[in-house]
Amino acid sequence: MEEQLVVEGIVEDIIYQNEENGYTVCTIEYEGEEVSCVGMMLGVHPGEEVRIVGEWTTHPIYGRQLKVDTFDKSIPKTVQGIERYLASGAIKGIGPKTARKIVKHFGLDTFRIIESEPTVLSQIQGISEKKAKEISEVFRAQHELRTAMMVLQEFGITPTYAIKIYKRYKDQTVEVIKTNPYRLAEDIFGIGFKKADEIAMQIGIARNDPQRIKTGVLYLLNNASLEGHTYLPRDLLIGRARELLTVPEEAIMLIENALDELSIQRTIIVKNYDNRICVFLKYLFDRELQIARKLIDLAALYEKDMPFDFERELKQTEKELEIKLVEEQREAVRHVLLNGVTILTGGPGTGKTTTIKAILHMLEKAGEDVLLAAPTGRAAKRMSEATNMQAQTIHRLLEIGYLKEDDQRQMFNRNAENPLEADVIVIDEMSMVDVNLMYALMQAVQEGQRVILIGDADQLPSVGAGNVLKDMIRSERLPVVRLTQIFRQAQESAIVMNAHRINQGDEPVYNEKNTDFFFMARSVQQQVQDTIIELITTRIPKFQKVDPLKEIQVLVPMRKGLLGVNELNKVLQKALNPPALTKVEKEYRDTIFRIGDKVMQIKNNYNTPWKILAPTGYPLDEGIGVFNGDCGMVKAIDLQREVLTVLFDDHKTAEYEFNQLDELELAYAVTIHKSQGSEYPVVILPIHSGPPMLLSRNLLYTGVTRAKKMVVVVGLKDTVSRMIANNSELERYTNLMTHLRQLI
Ligand SMILES: Nc1ncnc2c1ncn2[C@@H]1O[C@H](COP(=O)(O)OP(=O)(O)OP(=O)(O)O)[C@@H](O)[C@H]1O
Repeated sequence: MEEQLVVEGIVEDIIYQNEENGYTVCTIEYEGEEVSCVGMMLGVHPGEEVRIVGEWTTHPIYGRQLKVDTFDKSIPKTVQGIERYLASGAIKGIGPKTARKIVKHFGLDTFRIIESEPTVLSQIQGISEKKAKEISEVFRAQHELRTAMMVLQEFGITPTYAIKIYKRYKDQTVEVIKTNPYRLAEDIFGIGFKKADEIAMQIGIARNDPQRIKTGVLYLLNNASLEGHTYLPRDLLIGRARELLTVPEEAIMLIENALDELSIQRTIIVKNYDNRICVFLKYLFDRELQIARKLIDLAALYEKDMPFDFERELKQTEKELEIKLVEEQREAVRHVLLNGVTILTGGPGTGKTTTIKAILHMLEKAGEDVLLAAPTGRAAKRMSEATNMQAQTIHRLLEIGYLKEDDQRQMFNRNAENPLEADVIVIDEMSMVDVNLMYALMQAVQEGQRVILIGDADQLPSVGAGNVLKDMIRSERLPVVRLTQIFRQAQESAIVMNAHRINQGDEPVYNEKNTDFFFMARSVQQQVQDTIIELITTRIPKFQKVDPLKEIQVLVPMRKGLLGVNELNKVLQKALNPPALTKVEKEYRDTIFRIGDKVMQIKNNYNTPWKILAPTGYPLDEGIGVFNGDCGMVKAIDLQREVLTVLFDDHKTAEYEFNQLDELELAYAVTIHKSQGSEYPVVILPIHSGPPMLLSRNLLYTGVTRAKKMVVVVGLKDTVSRMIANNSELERYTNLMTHLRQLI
């Protein structure tokens, strides 16, 4: 990389500008030469003086270019510059001819006249008073943009974020930044409390400013929700707030006051349950409460009788499906048919799918309309395959609507006013459903509809806030049917048997003849890495005839270290998709995205448009929304348009602007957390060392149960044993169970 340099010049020509993200290719006049500049330069116009900080790069076709890191600009100061600026089309309604007339008339005073005396401007022939006003408004808007970008850059905000911020607040930008920069942390994805706090400190907001303390507390509660909690115990929250806000012990009152104020404003709810003072964000408190209420109503107000002679219908169904249900499965079927809500739970191979198939068969015969859904696309696909019926994601079921930029609130077209139309709603993989999704689902169902919730409560809980499935089961207030028998076919699978062993606290059995569960002892981390690469590139594909990219998945307990997701992705990328002349690359932060890379979407983006294209390129289907956990492959990278295209596993194609690449990650290795709800033919699990708290039984259990054909554990047996022994899940502070118990 060459050294950073500063270039000052006058913009000559705009060759390309993407109005959405500000990506610009332009030429400037610099020391008598014409220089091409490329980068984020929202709102530059010919004639403006720019000061660019950047570096020289060489483009294979266009030659030497100045890559812009930051820039600032001032409006032109010479008569020629002013005329060039106006003539460039920067202001709608002024073309080269009018520009000449205006500048001839007002000279260096032109901009002042346009901005503050539009009536004078209308003296020019051909400019009506109305038009003069319009011109003035456009000019002022541009002035605002310019000022906003300058102010943002002054506070060390990179152009990419500056554009996001400007697009969010428009003409309010400077005011927001200067009065309450903490709003950035709430409103802009990628800006946290710490960055906002830095800006606040620069502006001179005091450390003990009540607004600062309140925002800090809300930020912590928000962050806690990202860790899965729906509340924090008051003492824990105060401790975290002191640390974040560097409030000394004796000033703890400041935090207590902030809690009181937020509570009076009803932004937070403070409750005392069993001598624990719990602090909730109000919306999360309400959502858990509403879920509890609806579940209880669905269960209590269901009045339909068994639609047919149960024994006769069941016999008939068994005949038609060629199965014989065991007693606990028959009980499960009977229970579902008699109740408004049923939670059906059990480990792998305990016959959940078989039972649900029998239920669906009987319900269909009774003429009931059924809707099937699961939290992820992959889980929905598996459900479709298993039942031969259409299943969709819960988001799609609830008809997710269009959201404004950066607005993270979920808005569903199916809701209390427009509920789902069906007699029965079946949701699979309930362990992954968080409070927000469950709330949305519960809004869209009504009393009288039958709800069947299926899941394995021993899987890791949802990534988002809440512990919905476990809380529902533990409350002992809702009808739960547990399947426990492991069937013969399933017993032949060492994956299934070992999963159950792990779940009960026993050691897995490794490497028996014809097994599908292997252990490879490697004591040094580097050896683990090398072994994984050898397994994935040669040994497993040869042995199992699987596609290394699509059918083998490395699942990792942690993000950091030699065996963390980040590092493993780098080495696996090198092994599976090395650089080549034909493969375009884009470096973003410390990741290189290359054509052919396996990637994963890591946040829900309800607005990203997608298309499903026929091989001819003709669009077969289109929609919006790509979701956390969706996997695919980089299909194209367009360096000129600054766009990367991903083809997802479910055949959707979506485009990412380069400044949106923080939503994507390489996915040769993914965390076990992110793999929930997915299944892969072959799973490789590096289990070596790490913080004991993270290495837990249900993490190992979830990892193992993702595999269909083969599991290979590489690393230390001791660590595997320690994980199995560590049954103390990280505590999740959630309240659905308490609500359920208090309501009945
Ligand atoms: N009543 C039964 N009699 C004989 N075999 C059964 C019965 N019920 C289920 N099985 C068999 O047991 C195996 C596991 O069943 P199923 O796929 O329904 O379980 P599951 O709980 O859905 O498993 P997973 O969670 O792993 O998908 C299957 O091969 C299935 O055919």
